[in-house]
Amino acid sequence: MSQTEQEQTPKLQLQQPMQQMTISASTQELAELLDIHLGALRPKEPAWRVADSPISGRGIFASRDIEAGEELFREHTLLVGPTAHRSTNLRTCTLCYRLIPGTTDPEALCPAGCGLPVCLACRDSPRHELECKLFRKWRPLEQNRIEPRALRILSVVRCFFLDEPQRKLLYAMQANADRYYMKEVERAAACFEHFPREQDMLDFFYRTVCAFNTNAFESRSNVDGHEVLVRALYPLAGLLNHQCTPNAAHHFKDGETIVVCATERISKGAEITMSYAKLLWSTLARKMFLGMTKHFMCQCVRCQDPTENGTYLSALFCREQGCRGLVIPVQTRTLQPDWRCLTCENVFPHAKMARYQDFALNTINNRINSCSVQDMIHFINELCPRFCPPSNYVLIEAKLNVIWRMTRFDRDQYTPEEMAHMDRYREEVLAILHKLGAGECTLKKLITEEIP
Ligand SMILES: C[S@@+](CC[C@H](N)C(=O)[O-])C[C@H]1O[C@@H](n2cnc3c(N)ncnc32)[C@H](O)[C@@H]1O
Repeated sequence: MSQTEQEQTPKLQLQQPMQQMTISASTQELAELLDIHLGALRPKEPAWRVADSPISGRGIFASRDIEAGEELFREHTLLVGPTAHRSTNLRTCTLCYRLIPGTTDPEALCPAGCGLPVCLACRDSPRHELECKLFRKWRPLEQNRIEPRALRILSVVRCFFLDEPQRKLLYAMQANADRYYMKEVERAAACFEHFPREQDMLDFFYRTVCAFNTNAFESRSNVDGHEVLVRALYPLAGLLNHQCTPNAAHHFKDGETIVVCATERISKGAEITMSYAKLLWSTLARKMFLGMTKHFMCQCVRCQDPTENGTYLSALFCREQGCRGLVIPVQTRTLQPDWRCLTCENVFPHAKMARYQDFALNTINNRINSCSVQDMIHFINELCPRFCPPSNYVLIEAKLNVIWRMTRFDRDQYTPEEMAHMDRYREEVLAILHKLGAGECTLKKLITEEIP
């Protein structure tokens, strides 16, 4: 956001800037609301039940033994809307997510003046009529350009159109409070002449933004060849607590359905968990992400093993003269651990190692964003080994990037040697997933192309 935008964003007052918002339903009531929400998708005899969790708050538990790969549930969204990231194409219909024909924003915007992009087929739908009426009442300031800040609040505004049990369900979801989340409401407010400013309305918006930030999934899907990114609340899937090596994983069937499957055998009574972070991130990267976005410090078994099951995803090279040993963090419960070389046993302060890690991350990410697949393979094989151990998570991410690009686009253009490199990267990633005990996880399915 530019400085002028910041200056223009009005400060809205918060009534309750607390740590965690009050949850208005007991665990039993939550379970009943979830049954209503699942409707026809609720299995006759679910393999799971909702109960209080020793990890945190409420969770989902196996009500019988579950086999690896078994589908646990599928669920439609409670609330969904465009992420409106600037990197996405905003000329996407807010209802069907199809790309709207034309090349300019005015061609995509609803002619009634609500400021929402909507396709010809959805313009007269009852759903758009409701949203259109509300947005027009608030008077969008921008008439000729799609305003991402107004578009992003749409998923939150849709909470107005929930029925009573759905609203109760929304209020039964955990919502971590964070003053920063109010910014989203403030930014949206700056886009309208008459954005509501009554306290109860602002609190309602704020709570919903908090519920989104605590529970929402970002789902990328393909609608008629057009890549769409939405953020969506799935109240049942949102109840899954986090473990860094979880026993369940999710994928999306379309922009509005999530499917959750067991990645390993789960015994009756065990808690079903998923990972909120990327499986192949190092412990420190996961800890930072979970702390910043979900407000907790994970204490799972993987987080307590500095070698991460012998995968050495965090490892960097020792910079001591004559030593090229692997250096890994010593302590596991802090974001600023000491690091020790496994060969010369020298100990290094975190600040120094963090600089090395940042250097590797920036160097490799710059290449990912600017290089052809061929150059990337050369970079990974010839240059990276000079400054980054092959097990480091950033290098593993680079190998995954090559796998995605080579399997998704124009396979025919690659030589047998390039294909052999890709196969080797794939084997490396599969070996790491195996060491981590990740089972039949989504990443494994994706790189072995079980999910097209
Ligand atoms: C999507 S919710 C999970 C469901 C939540 N337990 C509930 O009762 O609604 C995410 C929140 O659950 C808590 N949580 C999930 N996994 C956790 C873990 N491994 N350790 C500590 N807290 C966790 C954190 O407060 C996090 O912000």
